Amino acid sequence: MAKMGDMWGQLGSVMASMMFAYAMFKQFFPDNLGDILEKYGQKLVAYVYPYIQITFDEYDSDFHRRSEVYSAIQSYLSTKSSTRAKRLKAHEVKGSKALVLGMDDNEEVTDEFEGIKLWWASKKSASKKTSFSFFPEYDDRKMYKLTFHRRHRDVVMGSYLDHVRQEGKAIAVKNRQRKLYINNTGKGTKWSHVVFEHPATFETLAMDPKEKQSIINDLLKFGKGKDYYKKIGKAWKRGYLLYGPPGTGKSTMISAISNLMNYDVYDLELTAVKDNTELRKLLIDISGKAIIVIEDIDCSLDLTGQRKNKKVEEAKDGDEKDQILKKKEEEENTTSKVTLSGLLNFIDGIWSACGGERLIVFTTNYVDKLDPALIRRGRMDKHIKLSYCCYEAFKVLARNYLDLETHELFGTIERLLGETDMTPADVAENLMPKSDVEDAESCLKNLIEALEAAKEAARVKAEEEAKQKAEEEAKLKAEEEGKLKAEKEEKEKKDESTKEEVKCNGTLAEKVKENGVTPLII
Ligand SMILES: Nc1ncnc2c1ncn2[C@@H]1O[C@H](COP(=O)(O)OP(=O)(O)OP(=O)(O)O)[C@@H](O)[C@H]1O
Ligand SMILES: [Mg+2]
Repeated sequence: MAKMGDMWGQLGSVMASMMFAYAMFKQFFPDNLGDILEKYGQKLVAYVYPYIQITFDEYDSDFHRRSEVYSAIQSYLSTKSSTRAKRLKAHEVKGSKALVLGMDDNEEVTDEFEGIKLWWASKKSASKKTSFSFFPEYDDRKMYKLTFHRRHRDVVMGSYLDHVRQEGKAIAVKNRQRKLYINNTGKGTKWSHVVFEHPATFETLAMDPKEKQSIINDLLKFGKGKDYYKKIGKAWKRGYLLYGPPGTGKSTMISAISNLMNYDVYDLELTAVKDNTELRKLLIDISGKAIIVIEDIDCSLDLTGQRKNKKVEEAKDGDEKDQILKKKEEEENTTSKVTLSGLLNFIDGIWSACGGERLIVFTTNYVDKLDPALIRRGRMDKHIKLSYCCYEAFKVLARNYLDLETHELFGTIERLLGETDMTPADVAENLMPKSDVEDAESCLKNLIEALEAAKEAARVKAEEEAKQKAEEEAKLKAEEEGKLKAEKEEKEKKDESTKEEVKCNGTLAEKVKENGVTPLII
């Protein structure tokens, strides 16, 4: 094909020379000979050369930046060339975790799409520098050339080029280094980032296997859901609420999601966001293929504003009111003014649809504390409870930490896990060998000891609680009885004094009868 291309290139040069000669000596030829030559020349070339060529330059000369299409083709061809091209070139691409292999200059690879054959060639031409320029395209022009038969024009224009672009982008995303973004107070509305390399995966995550698989399926379906979300008219995003006691794997699951989906993580610290406007600005800066995380959502958002106002209204005394208002003002100057409605807009508002393919994850230890509006389905689509370590979860940890699939002590551990609550974090800690001499069995024994201690501690705590409850009940009963007794005594006293009064009134009446005078009562 390369040779064939050269041959046709030479024919083109001959045609161009003929046109040039004609331009020079045009006064010696009939007037319309130029048009005739051009018309028939093109027809001849088209007749004998049935191929179409498209060139993709490395730099967009209009925008003076690397062309996105060129980068996508480079990634697309990296997979083809590494298996098909003979001369390869390795180069480092910014943000990519590995070296990218591409075909060397003037190398060619063949591609097939829907049964048609296409040829890609990488070209480099050093053009003469006529003026000073910062942009490399003027000195060293690199490009990809795509050649295909003209009868495939519709397929190439209709779907092949789009396929190359999409595939290329997907390959680049797969190879890129993922990042963890954080927003900090000093930076105002800006995100700063570090490379994200957390080893947690769903494989190492200890939880009920059925539930784990259902989460994986849900995520994979979401990742492939672009057309589906478009069809149902919903922004391509999904909310996950992870809740459960500390150390049950909420943060670990976020890393596992990022590793599964190849998404960047945006760890949003709400308390560092000044107000709703700043929150919106941060949202706009979030790219697609991202997980937006708000950890401990119950602590992040200060929804106590209404309560504070209530306190002000309730305060009777003027000084007290002033003090509360002053404290409130001080707090407002230092803390975030993001409101619940601001946050709801962040998740659901019109701006939240910009970018697409985003997961929003909230974590909390206290799901009951959250405003129902914040976590209703449709907003937080999937609620995942991460709980104490069950036997299935333990087996995952034993495999991860001790390379054990089974052991005679597993039975005891299963029984103990059924009887007492221990977080996966604590189980994991006990399974971790503390020295080089500690083997798997002694780690399991450590866990059994810890489980028995936890069971005993839970029993003592339950006993203490029961004792305390009984004491409180007895106290309440005694108070109740005391109250009843006091009431009874009060009543008896009252009855006594009524009797006295009646007696006294009777004596007076007798006296009036006797003397015929009305006594003076003081
Ligand atoms: N389900 C789990 N599977 C595997 N490891 C776990 C799991 N849960 C906890 N761990 C281990 O315990 C450590 C702490 O877990 P993690 O930070 O994920 O807990 P958390 O639920 O986010 O806690 P918190 O509510 O305090 O933020 C992790 O580094 C991990 O090693
Ligand atoms: Mg956590």
